[in-house]
Amino acid sequence: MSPGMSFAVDTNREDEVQLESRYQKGVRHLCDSGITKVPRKYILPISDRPNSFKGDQNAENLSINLPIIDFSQLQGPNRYQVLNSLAKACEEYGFFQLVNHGIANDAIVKMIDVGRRFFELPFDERAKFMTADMYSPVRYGTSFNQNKDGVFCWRDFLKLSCNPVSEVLSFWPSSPVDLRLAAVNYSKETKGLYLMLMEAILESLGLVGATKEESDSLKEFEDGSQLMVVNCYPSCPEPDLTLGMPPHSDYGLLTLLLQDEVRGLQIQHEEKWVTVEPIPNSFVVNVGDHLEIFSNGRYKSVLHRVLVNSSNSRISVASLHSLPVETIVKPSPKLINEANPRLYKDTDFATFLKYISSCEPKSKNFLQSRRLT
Ligand SMILES: O=C(O)CCC(=O)C(=O)O
Ligand SMILES: [Fe+2]
Repeated sequence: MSPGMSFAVDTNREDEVQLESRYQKGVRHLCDSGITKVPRKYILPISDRPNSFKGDQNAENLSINLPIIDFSQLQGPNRYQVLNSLAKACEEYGFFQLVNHGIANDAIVKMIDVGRRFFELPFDERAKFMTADMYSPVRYGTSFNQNKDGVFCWRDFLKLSCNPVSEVLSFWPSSPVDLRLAAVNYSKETKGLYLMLMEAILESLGLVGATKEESDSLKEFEDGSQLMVVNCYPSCPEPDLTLGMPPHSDYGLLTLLLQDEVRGLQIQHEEKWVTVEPIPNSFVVNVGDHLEIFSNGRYKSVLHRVLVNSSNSRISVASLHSLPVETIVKPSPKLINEANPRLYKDTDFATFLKYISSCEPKSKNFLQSRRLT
């Protein structure tokens, strides 16, 4: 090899290292530098792009009105009917929209607003929270699994572990100054709502009764883990080439998702990608892998993904709830019998982390890996 050629190769490698370290800083940082095209690192293979035709579908054109669950009705004389609708939604869609949920609008507006302002902070301020430690009480990062993803997605995130709040609070960002207050308040409100929803879900599965064993298991839900994820999807110059989040399912029992007014969330329904229409003052609630396992496959943890667009940036806040991290998740023994054999292996958080750290999670792989058949 001539000296000239070796120089060219080294320069390219240096460029690539520089670019890679730039991408690791996040999409917001990239956009602030004034790009007009999506860099190669974010360009998906044609078959994975948002508008790739699968069958006769053009993903952009389909939207869906998810089943609506009126939370206030759950507390009244119509509880039984609402429980039936809840069961149907979890079986057929894995998703529903929760209205009249009782959380004050102020708590919601403040959470979205403070989340948005966090991503407007100078990069160095956000960078303090970059870490590869999955157990850290706070993590700022980008893409889906930034240490593994070959193609990056168009999303930055702030993850806040919420329990116990007294132990994690001092690790959370102190800027914007009102972040801790808004996030603690919001996490408490969503935890309360989750517990009431979980009780309804147990009842809809026929699992709530008067035995001591059953009250103990409710206590386990109260002590469970909560992770809040603020997702930031900056507007994107070429939204057809990339995704804000790739197809994935959520690992926990239930996720309560707050999205702003910008569309972007798509779920897989009847083998098509359909866009969830945002409803003001509602939560999108979805069944996670742990609930599919716990219900022995009756309730479905459904794949979803996020589209980006060229005119608006989008913020969402996901609150993911599960059992305590050290607890083994398994199908409820009461839902297994000769007609309904056990379908999933035991699992726990450590198994999940090992799984996602060792392979690129692009689809419902983790859950599939827990299937017995
Ligand atoms: O931003 C969204 O609409 C979805 C976010 C999501 O799926 C997640 O955080 O797991
Ligand atoms: Fe998700």
